[in-house]
Amino acid sequence: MPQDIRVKICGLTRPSDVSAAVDAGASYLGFNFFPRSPRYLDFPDAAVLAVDVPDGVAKVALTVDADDDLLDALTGTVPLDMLQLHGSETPERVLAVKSRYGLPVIKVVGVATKDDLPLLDLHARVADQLLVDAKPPPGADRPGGNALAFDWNLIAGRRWSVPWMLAGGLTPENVAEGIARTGAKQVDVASGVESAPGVKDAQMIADFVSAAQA
Ligand SMILES: O=C(O)c1ccccc1N[C@@H]1O[C@H](COP(=O)(O)O)[C@@H](O)[C@H]1O
Repeated sequence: MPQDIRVKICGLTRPSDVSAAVDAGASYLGFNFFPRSPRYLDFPDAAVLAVDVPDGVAKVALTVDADDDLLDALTGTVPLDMLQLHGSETPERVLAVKSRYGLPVIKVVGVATKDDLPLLDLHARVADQLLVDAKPPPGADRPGGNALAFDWNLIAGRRWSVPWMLAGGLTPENVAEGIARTGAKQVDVASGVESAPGVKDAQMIADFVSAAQA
């Protein structure tokens, strides 16, 4: 029987990506506003993509240490349901963003060792959701989207008071194991459903969602 696992497909750049993710059964679609990402979208292009998203599928904007000017322009141009903060935003900044924009916030925490776990507990007090990703390797050009998994044993059996997503190096081949090992009820993927950096593959998206929910 299919499991009730919610999937976020992140870094969509074309209308065909939106259709593929929606048709596959994704619950969240991520639009990436980090300029150094191969998945970067400008605001007008994102606004065009967002209008094709049906009700019930959440449109999530991924930003990295964005200031109010950027978030003002983003939220004024693109219809959004959630903000994903993927930088070094503090709990105070998370609260300020929630209050200024009135949108639920997903706060990302990068994990490499057990020393990274207390930050998850801290953000669980303020964020609406957590996203547990691999910490980027030293010298990485971006804080996520690196197709890198972390040691899932670090969070096996851990629970937080808010919903959370597992991310980092997930693929159609390993997502079921990631869910089984961590107990995640939600998963997030960017690179693992692409044929080249920034180019989503409809079959891989369908395979990923099926494998997550199998
Ligand atoms: O995808 C990116 O390019 C990116 C850039 C900057 C911050 C976050 C980014 N992606 C997020 O990271 C997760 C994991 O990526 P991957 O599946 O390991 O490639 C992705 O789902 C996005 O939420």
